[in-house]
Amino acid sequence: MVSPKIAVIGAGINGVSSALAIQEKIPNAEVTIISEKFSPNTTSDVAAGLIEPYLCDDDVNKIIRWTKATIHRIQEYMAEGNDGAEEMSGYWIQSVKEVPKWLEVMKNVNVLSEQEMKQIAKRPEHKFGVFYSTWYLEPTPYIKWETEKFLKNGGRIVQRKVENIRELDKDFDVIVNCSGLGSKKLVGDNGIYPTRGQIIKVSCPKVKHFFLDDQYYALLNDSTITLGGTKDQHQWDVTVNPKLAQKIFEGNCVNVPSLRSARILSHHVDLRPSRATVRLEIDSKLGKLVHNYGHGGSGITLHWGCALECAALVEQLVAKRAKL
Ligand SMILES: Cc1cc2nc3c(=O)[nH]c(=O)nc-3n(C[C@H](O)[C@H](O)[C@H](O)COP(=O)(O)OP(=O)(O)OC[C@H]3O[C@@H](n4cnc5c(N)ncnc54)[C@H](O)[C@@H]3O)c2cc1C
Ligand SMILES: CC(C)CC(=O)C(=O)O
Repeated sequence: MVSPKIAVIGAGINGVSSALAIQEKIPNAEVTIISEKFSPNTTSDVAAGLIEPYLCDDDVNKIIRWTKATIHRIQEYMAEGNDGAEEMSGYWIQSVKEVPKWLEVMKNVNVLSEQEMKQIAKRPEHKFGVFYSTWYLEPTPYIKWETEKFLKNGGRIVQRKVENIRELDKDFDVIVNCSGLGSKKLVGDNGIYPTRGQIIKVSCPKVKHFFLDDQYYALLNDSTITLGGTKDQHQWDVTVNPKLAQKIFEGNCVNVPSLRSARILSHHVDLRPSRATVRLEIDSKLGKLVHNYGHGGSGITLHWGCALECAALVEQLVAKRAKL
């Protein structure tokens, strides 16, 4: 049977993961990743890698399904002894009492008692909190690991910006769009917009727990801590704002006083590809096109669940074409 030719646009975590999942689902497929930028220069590389739904208002049952698949994937990745992924525990402190349904995917979940809140709260608005364990997945080493597997499977990589999806029609049987915020222009999706996020990477080995409240976060990675966070919708400016950096640092020091002794390593800004829902579907108008973009602040968290479902949609299209 003739091998189906699949193009995947985008080389962030969703593009590379979808390409790999397609190879694993359709072993005789010839998969090519076509992207303007590659890791470590994608939005995915800026992510702190916390596994937790954030700035993503999709159906919570879908979010839970996708997150569970990602957690299982991370455990496989960790079992190989790879760096950049580990369980981490910490505090989720909020100003309103609300226990999100997605907490069911976390481990060691403990809603803090009034007594415990008195010890943990650092601000008057810290009214409610949960202690739990989750995972982190540092995107850059993970994308490298996935890319190596993709190439070993015979995958191809092309560096270029796709101006019009139709350019790919003649050379590919199925096209997968994982262009993130690029979808605004590439497929004319006015439902996708940037949510600007600024972070600081610091070194502070004595901090052993994450701490997240309504405004700030301190998230662990192998050897750094990522301090956030801003979430400015429809802001396209990716230059580091020093005043904001100071606010992020000071705000996190109030929550985690030990951070006062942190060594600042670097500052970063990037734009979350935000949308009312993740667009994971076969494009009804363009037939041979599958979309997998718009993951907001949760692209690392949702990636493998979305990649598996994207591959299943591609398999549907390949099967349909084989019958023609
Ligand atoms: C500061 C910050 C912190 C974050 N922290 C977390 C976190 O802790 N946990 C979490 O789950 N998520 C986090 N996120 C969100 C996460 O980073 C994104 O949801 C995720 O990276 C989206 O991945 P993607 O592959 O869809 O898009 P991207 O990483 O943006 O990749 C898009 C790719 O498409 C390519 N492309 C675009 N247009 C074209 C075109 N026309 N032609 C060719 N190629 C094109 C780009 O070059 C790029 O390779 C964070 C985001 C930010 C900004
Ligand atoms: C998980 C969050 C605390 C971080 C994040 O996802 C973001 O800043 O987009």
